[in-house]
Amino acid sequence: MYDVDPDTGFFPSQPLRPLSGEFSLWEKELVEARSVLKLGIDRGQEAFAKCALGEQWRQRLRSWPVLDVTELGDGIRALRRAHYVLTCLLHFYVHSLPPSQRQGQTIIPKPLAVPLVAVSQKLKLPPVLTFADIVLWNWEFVDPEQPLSLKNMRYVNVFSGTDTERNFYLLSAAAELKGVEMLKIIERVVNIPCPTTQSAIAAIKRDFEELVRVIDDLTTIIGDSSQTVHPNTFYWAARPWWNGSNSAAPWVFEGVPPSSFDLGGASAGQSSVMHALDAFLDVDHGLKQGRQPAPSAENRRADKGFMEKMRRYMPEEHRDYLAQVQKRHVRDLVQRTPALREHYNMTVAALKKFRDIHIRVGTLFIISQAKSTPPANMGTLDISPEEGESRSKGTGGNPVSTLLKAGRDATQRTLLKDE
Ligand code: HEM
Repeated sequence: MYDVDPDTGFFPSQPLRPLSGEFSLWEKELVEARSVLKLGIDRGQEAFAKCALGEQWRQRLRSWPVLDVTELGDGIRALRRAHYVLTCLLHFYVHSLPPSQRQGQTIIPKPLAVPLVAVSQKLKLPPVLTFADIVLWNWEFVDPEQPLSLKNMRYVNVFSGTDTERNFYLLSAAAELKGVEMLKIIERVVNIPCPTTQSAIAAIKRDFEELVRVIDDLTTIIGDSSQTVHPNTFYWAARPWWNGSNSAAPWVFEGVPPSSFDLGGASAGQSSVMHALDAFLDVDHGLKQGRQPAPSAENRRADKGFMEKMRRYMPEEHRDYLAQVQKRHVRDLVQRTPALREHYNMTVAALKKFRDIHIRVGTLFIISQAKSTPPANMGTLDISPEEGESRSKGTGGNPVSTLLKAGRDATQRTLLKDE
């Protein structure tokens, strides 16, 4: 019902199969895109050498037939595969365009725009690359006979072709797989019968202790990120591919009635694992609860709707899962059961520590890199001042540190105080 697998969590238990028949055109062109397209702002030698092939690829795409997605049927796996393939094609198309072809607006050609919007509407997802596309649906087994694990998965679509991008997906996958243990704990706690009996309290305490260990592991995963993900390559060569529409050259979907789509782009902020923790512990990112200490002026300036917005980029079933966890009101239960308070607070403190480390990672990978020189093999980048400005911001244009600190402080405010 919520599409959460007991062994693979928010990952599908099997990779999504490539589309066949007339839709294999999209699959074939996606494979081709990986070998001929470079970022449009890239002025390095390799980009220069591929320039003509890239232009031919984009011209071909403009002349594709507009395929009718009703032929895909209503099966969720085929629709998700279509979303994955089409959003990868979309980001390849948009971000490989030379800046001179993106002035004022960015036209998404009809053969891409029409089926992508139709598939997205069926899935209730935005027509843009999401975390689900790049992390949950973008892998294949190394050995299909073995179960899903970090060692037994291979990421397929790597826009920049760099190990840094591949390793970022693996890092996110490590957090998702850790999430499987977390989901089991959450299920046990929210479904425990008569939670205020002595034996139930003892069981919930054990579960909180286990959850602290899981969150600490998530903290280690993210804290070690710079061992495999190179900050400079991440910032200049990988991250630009995930960007959504921006105000300097907003996306216009040709052949689609105008609509206000969510077009923020992909972010690990769309990982349902972290949102499940927030929902379970009842972190109030929206500042709706009047908790103490009162939010700082900087907290108030942050986008209070950010986390809510990120949910719109998740598969519908995962959104529904989060909503039902939230309705179990575990924080209220702890408030009524003082014996659980210390263990609950330990868990909140572990999540706050995760966000402290995440701020450090965001600073190293985004804020510091915004002032850095791009990798030498990309030459002198062709970036307008407006674009340069938006590149040092988070998904959706928020200043990264304000946003991440607001999340950390909202977590701190979740701690239950002595009455
Ligand atoms: C190199 C590694 C990472 C970097 C540089 C990074 C950076 C960022 C940035 C800049 C944001 C602000 C919003 C945005 O721009 O999308 C963000 C938000 C977020 N990221 Fe990460 N991130 C990384 C890895 C991860 C991983 C592995 C996870 C999941 C475990 C994660 C979970 C989140 C969440 C949940 C948010 C929303 C804000 C919050 O909860 O505090 N990030 N991240």
